[in-house]
Amino acid sequence: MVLKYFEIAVIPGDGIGKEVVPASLNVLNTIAELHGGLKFTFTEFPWSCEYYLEHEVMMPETGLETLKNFNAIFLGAVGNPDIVPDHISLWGLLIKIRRAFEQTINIRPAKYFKGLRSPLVNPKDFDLIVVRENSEGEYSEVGGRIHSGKDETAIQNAVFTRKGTERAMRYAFDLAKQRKKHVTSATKSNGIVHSMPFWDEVFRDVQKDYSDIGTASYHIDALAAAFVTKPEIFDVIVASNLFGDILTDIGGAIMGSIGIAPAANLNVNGKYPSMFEPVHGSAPDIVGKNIANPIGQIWTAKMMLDHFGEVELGKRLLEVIEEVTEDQFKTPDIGGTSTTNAVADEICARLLKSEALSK
Ligand SMILES: NC(=O)C1=CN([C@@H]2O[C@H](COP(=O)(O)OP(=O)(O)OC[C@H]3O[C@@H](n4cnc5c(N)ncnc54)[C@H](O)[C@@H]3O)[C@@H](O)[C@H]2O)C=CC1
Ligand SMILES: CC(=O)C(=O)O
Ligand SMILES: [K+]
Ligand SMILES: [Mn+2]
Repeated sequence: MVLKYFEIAVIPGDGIGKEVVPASLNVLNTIAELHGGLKFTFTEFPWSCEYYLEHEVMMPETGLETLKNFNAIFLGAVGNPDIVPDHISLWGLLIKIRRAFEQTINIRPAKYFKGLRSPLVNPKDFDLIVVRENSEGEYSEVGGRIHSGKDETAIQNAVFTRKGTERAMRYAFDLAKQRKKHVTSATKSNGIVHSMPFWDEVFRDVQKDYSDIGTASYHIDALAAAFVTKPEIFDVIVASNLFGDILTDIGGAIMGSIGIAPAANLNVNGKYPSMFEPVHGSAPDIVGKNIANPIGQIWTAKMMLDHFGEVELGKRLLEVIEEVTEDQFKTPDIGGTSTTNAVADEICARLLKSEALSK
C-alpha cells in the first residue's frame, strides 16, 4: 500500500544533465521499492537551450504556474554556450525558478568521501556545509549598459537586504545547532566598502541570538585558501550568492571532483516547491560519452529525501554511494573507468540487497 506520494517535476536541462538525471531517477525508483510505502511520479519537462532555439524562451510562459503544483523540482544543469549565451539560458530557467519560487537558501555540503582520492595531499576528515544566499547579492539585475565604443560602460549593482542577509545567517545558525555548533561568515569588508561591512554588522547582530554557537569571520580570499589547506576546521559557512557559488566548486574539488557535489535550493516559507540540483553545470566537454559522474545528482536526490522527511532513507543512500565508490565503481573524473550508468546501476543493485526499510 502506498502511504506517501511525491510528485516530482524533472528538468534534465542541458549537456550531462540529460545523462545524470535519468540515471538518478532509476535510483529514486529503487529507493521507493526498498521503502515499500513510498511512490514518486516523475513529470519531465524539455526546457533547455535546445528548447530555446525552437521557442525563443527557456520555458513557456505558463512554466512557473505548471511547476508550482509539484512537491519538488529535480534539475540537472542548464547551459549550452555554443548555442545560447549563458546569461540568457541561466536567467531564463535556473535563476528564474530560484527567484520566483523564493528559493532563498542554497545549501551545499562537502565532506571527506570514502573511496575517493582528494587532491589534497593529506586530507583530514572534513564535513562542512555552505549556506549560500540564493536570491540577491551579486547576482542582481540591477544595473545596465550605456554608451558605445571607447565610452562603453557597464554597471552591475549588488543588492544586500537586511531581510535576505539575516535569513541566510539565521538558517546557518539554526543548522549549526544540529551539527558542530560553529558558523563561519564569508566576508570581504576590506575591499567592498558598503555591502560587506553591512554583511558583517548583520552577522554580529544575528550572532547575539545564538550564544551557544561559535563563530568566525574570514575574508573570502583567505577562506578559499583555507578550504584547500584546512577544510576540517569548518562546520557551517554562510556566504553571499557569488562567494557561496565559488566556495562550493572548491568544496566539490577537495572531495575529489565537482561531479560529486550536491545542492538544494530551498523555499523556506513553504509557499513553493524547492529545487534539487547538483553543484556542477552541463559539462559540455564530456557530454555524450556516458562518463559524467552521477554522484552529484544522486546525492542531490538524497537531499530531496531529507527534505521530504525521509532521513533514514537518505542516510542509507549516501552510505551506499560511498560503498560503491570505495569498491571502485568510479567514473574517470575520480580515477575510475566506469560509465555513468554502471555507477548508478551498482548503487541500485546494492540498495536492493540492503535490508528493507519499510515498517
Ligand atoms: N546550476 C547550473 O545549472 C549550472 C550551470 N552551469 C553552466 O554549465 C555550462 C558549463 O559550465 P562550466 O563552467 O564548464 O562548469 P561545469 O560544472 O559544467 O564543468 C566544469 C568542469 O567539471 C567537469 N564536470 C562537471 N560535472 C561533472 C560530472 N558530473 N562528472 C564529471 N565531470 C564533471 C566538467 O567536465 C568540466 O571540466 C555553462 O553553460 C554554465 O553556465 C554552470 C554551473 C552551474
Ligand atoms: C550558476 C551556478 O554556477 C550555480 O548556481 O552554482
Ligand atoms: K546544476
Ligand atoms: Mn556554480
